[in-house]
Amino acid sequence: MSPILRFRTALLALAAIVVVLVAPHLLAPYQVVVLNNVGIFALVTLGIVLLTGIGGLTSFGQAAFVGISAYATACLATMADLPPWLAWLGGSPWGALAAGLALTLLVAAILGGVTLRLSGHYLPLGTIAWGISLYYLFGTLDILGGFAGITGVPPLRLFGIGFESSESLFVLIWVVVLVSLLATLNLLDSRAGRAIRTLNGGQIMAESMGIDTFRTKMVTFLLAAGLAAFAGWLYAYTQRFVAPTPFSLQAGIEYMFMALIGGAGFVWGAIIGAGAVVYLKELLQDVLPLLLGKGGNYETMVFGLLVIVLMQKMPLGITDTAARRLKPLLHARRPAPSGAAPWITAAPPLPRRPRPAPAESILEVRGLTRRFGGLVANHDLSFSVQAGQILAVIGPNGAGKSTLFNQLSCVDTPTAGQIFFRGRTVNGRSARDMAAAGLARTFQHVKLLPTMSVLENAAIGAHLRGGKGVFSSILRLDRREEAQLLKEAETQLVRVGLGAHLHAEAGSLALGQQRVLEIARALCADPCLLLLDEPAAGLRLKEKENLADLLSKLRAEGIAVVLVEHDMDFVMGLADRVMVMDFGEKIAEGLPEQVQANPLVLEAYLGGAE
Ligand SMILES: Nc1ncnc2c1ncn2[C@@H]1O[C@H](COP(=O)(O)OP(=O)(O)OP(=O)(O)O)[C@@H](O)[C@H]1O
Repeated sequence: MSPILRFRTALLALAAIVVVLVAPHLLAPYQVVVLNNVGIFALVTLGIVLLTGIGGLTSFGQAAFVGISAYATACLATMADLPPWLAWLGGSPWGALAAGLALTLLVAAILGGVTLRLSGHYLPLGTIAWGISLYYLFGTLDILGGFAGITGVPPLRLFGIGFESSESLFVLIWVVVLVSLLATLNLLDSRAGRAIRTLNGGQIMAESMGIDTFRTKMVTFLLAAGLAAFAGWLYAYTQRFVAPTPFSLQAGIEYMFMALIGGAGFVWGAIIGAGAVVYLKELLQDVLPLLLGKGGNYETMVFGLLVIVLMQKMPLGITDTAARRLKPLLHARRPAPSGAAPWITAAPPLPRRPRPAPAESILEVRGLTRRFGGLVANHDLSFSVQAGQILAVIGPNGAGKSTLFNQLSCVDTPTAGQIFFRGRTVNGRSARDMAAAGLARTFQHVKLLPTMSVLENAAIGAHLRGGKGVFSSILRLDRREEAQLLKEAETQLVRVGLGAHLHAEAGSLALGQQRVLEIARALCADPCLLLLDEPAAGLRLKEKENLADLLSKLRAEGIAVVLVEHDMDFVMGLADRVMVMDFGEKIAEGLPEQVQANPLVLEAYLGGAE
């Protein structure tokens, strides 16, 4: 981080501390109570932003996690006759926090282990199911006081300071919120954070970049549960009373509303969403009885309608709308930097894997067959590729080229046949193993994270060249490695001709450029085999020439390239050998000029010899 940026961050942190210390003394007591609730809700919502908005995993069960921690805190704080093995925790707020966190994380690990394997709508349905179960468990267990709950939680005391008043709780709650926000921002701006964000870009892409998607989902889920546990601990000491209702499915849905209204993809959206929902409800509760002349639950109905209108007008939330409105103003004042930041460019390069020996066999395929029911997508394919060689695979639509790529990268498993990568069979290996072994690929249908910068998208490719995890990222102990990963991304982006777009959103690039970005991302993995699916599609003539130059250079470096391409001029001028497929079978293979003259190829691929 540059000294100016460091100074600005320190100044911002100082300002935040002053606001947190001064605000409760300037605000009306009632407002302090409301803001305490906003802070606690914002903590839970921050977990949902991380889990749902950023990781793409929908959960309605966060309220139940708040409940587990709140009940653990209330039990330990109020029970006089704790069993001996728990007695040492009794009465200690730190003990209650540790117990609440541990219990919540344990339950989350068990529930996550089951539900995170579910995909599509089964995941939210799974979270609804355990949300309901835990709610009734809270209400049913006598030890938890049934639906009447647990009363008489004593005031919180930490470091000899009493947190009895709303004003003192305000300081504690908002310090926890701000620290959690900072930790989340740090996390997202790192290798581990990029891995979390790839969960939203499709499992196949993430696994092909070497990211362990199940582990990443689990870590995200536990982080969200941990934030809920902190909220539960604060809740128990703020309310001094715990009952099941605030931890019901309805509360879980409300937390989701907070995230959506604030902007589920934005960390600050957690505070904005929690604040918007709490104040909207307050307003409706005050105004509706005056307007209608009678009380009732009208505010719930009107609130529901307002949420629908808000979602219609601001589908990505208030923060997104505000950011888009403010962006042109901010850009006018401070144009985006053209290159990478100095702390990135100054980083030493990442170590590279040893290059394959010239003419080393990189890929050998023997009798590869893939059936989908009765359809044979690949039939008895055999071919090989050596280091420093470009093999083009061509064939009409539906010939089985993408299916072949999926077998080669272990995204899919062959029905029969064998694939050897650098002399070792790939049987039983995963896409992640192949990425670690040096296979990198692009996709026929571009798989990028459109709202993430071009630089960060490329850096995903270097995932396996780093090793820093969640805690290093949160504590900013990963900066040296992060600079190296981003420098690699910058180097490869400059190499493919995207050096002027480092800070642009990937989704704002033309489709052809997005394909080139995928190549830069693949190169960040330092591969010895590149699988490129239609790399020249959408490129202009000059861009195609540049791409051909780049691939020639990679060949000269000893990288093996297999590319699927429909542009015959591009293929014939570049490839060392061409393999032609039709209806899943190899119908020809040879030098470009041999293949071009093959009558079978003209018949099948070009529509018949004249
Ligand atoms: N998961 C699947 N289940 C069933 N059939 C599939 C599956 N994947 C591919 N196919 C079928 O296998 C055949 C080969 O498809 P594939 O996508 O590999 O062809 P392709 O040569 O890449 O075509 P294109 O150039 O249009 O992408 C097609 O008939 C396709 O419908």
